Amino acid sequence: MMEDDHDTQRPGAFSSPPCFAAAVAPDYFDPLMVDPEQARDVARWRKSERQRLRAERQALSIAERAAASAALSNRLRSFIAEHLGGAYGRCLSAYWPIKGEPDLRPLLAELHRAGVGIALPLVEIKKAPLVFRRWTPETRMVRGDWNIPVPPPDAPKVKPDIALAPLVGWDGEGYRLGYGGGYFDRTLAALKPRPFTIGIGFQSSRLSTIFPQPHDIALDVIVTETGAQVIRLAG
Ligand SMILES: Nc1nc2c(c(=O)[nH]1)N(C=O)[C@@H](CNc1ccc(C(=O)N[C@@H](CCC(=O)O)C(=O)O)cc1)CN2
Ligand SMILES: Nc1ncnc2c1ncn2[C@@H]1O[C@H](COP(=O)(O)OP(=O)(O)OP(=O)(O)O)[C@@H](O)[C@H]1O
Repeated sequence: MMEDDHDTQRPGAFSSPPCFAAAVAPDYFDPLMVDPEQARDVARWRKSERQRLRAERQALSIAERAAASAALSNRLRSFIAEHLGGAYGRCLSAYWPIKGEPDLRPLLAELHRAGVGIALPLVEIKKAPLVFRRWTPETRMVRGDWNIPVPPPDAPKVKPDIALAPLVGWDGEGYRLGYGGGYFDRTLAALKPRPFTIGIGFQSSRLSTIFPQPHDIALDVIVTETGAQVIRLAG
């Protein structure tokens, strides 16, 4: 009756179901596989670049940051007017500035008055895609994950047609370095249809490459205080 137990004692027998690793063709190549050692090197490099770029950004004076934010807002206003028809009647997701990010809030209020729907991102579930909730200049903000001010839970959930992505770093291919949570990539991978994505950052945070990994999604355009670049417009 307990014969199977005895069988597992035999050399070469399995005490649990065998895996099928040996059944995979030895010449099978998975294009999404990365060399784990290389992935670790890239993660380590990104961590130190994030620190360097964030320290550089914090070192800007209040006046320098305000001037760059105002110039960036002008560039973004022009880009939206020229390439996105002003975005009237559409939903644009933005961000509430933290840690020295460019402050676009006056422009967001202006776009809202002009008839653009404005939304802000929230981390409602860790390691999941971001959620977006409607914002107006009257919205009373509450503290969200990471202490980021967010719209309250009764603000309607929306799906952005256009998404602003704050950049810690960026490269000439339109790839983005954020704070390292992977939230934006997860969000863009989940949103169908994918919104038109605009990276927002300072010109000085440009890197020659961020060593894009399979999960990294390139943005459609990068707007800095010196203008729009890496533009990828559909059609
Ligand atoms: N102003 C602003 N709001 C934003 C974003 C942003 O970049 N800027 N985000 C854009 O996506 C989302 C928040 N992103 C977050 C990214 C990382 C972590 C975080 O916990 N980071 C850990 C390190 C994680 C790691 O290294 O694995 C930490 O710094 O302790 C939290 C929120 C939504 N709101
Ligand atoms: N689509 C995805 N699905 C699951 N995990 C993901 C996805 N995208 C990214 N990640 C995870 O998030 C981790 C951090 O990614 P990455 O270094 O690109 O962060 P980031 O873009 O700088 O962060 P953030 O978008 O939050 O500002 C990756 O190592 C990966 O494991």
